[in-house]
Amino acid sequence: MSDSLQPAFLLLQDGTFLQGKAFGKIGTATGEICFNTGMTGYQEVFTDPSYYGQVLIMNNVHVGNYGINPVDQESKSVKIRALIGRNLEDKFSRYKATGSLDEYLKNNDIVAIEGIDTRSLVAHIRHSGAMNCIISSEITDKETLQAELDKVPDMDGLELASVVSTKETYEVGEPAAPLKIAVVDYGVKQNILTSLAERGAYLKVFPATTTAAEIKAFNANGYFISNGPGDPAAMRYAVETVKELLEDNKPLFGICLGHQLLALANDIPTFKMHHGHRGLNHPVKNITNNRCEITTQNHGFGVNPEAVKNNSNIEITHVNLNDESIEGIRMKNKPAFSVQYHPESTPGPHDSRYLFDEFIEMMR
Ligand SMILES: NC(=O)CC[C@H](N)C(=O)O
Repeated sequence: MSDSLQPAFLLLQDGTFLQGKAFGKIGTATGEICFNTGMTGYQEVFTDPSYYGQVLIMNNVHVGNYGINPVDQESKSVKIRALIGRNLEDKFSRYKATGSLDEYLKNNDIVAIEGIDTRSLVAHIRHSGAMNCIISSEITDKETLQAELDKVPDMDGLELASVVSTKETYEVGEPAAPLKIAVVDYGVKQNILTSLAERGAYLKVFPATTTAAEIKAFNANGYFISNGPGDPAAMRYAVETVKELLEDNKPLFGICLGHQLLALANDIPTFKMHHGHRGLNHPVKNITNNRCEITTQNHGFGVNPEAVKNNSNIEITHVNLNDESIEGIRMKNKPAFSVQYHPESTPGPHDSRYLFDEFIEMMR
């Protein structure tokens, strides 16, 4: 808990109005509310570009206890819009830590609220579904908060990938590495790049709106389609890019948003989920070998299961054991595959890292 006495308010689109205490930056923030069930890895979650535009509830009661360090980042800045917690801690203890959660949020301009009964709030979202919300430690009356909240666009239909994508092309790894991969960056996580580079690949990372022709000019051994924020159905430009890359018949691997884009490129529609999957304890069954993996997830959209089942060109490789949603697909006539979850997951679990090995093997 912080020593702050300043109140902060949280208003949801359905009228739910809660008071807590201010943490992080004093100010106002809006976005779609979502929750993450992970017990650890908060800094990786806050910096995951796929969270751009979202207000995050951490289910774990204590967040901040092990502080912040310059290493545990999925990108260079915090991407969540705001943070909701039960106990957000500014006192920390860890040999690697260089600073507190409170100063980290302040430095990154992130408004947070603590002292919220996150168990009942998460139960409410699970029941009522994802919706927009506003947090403020400066506006105190409900009418003004409501007026600000009414201006917030729905996540459904929002294109956000081009906002977080790199503006310039850059390279990762050793130019002399045996394999070259072209990465299309829709908000790529650092640990995906690391997972590919440490397996002996030289990566060129392209901005989201790069044309397929420019990407092909790198003459890569394979294509990687990244994770990212927003609604995949609002990304016609990216679906076209994936379609054109598939024409090369080179190995292609997609993660999360990349999975949704591979589905869309095969005329499989995506849909907005009731409240999404976010955490590091989601069970997935690999139906090609009958093994269960515990996976990290962060998505609010999914691919239409009926359309996947009716597509004669697509094979289902992974299913979610909680709700039977589609977690992995591969094309029958091309070396292209994708998963809805995050095999690179840090701090873990590491059950699904084999997918990077399979992609490397395919390219060899
Ligand atoms: N992690 C991701 O790539 C998320 C994909 C997409 N924005 C979703 O919410 O479903």
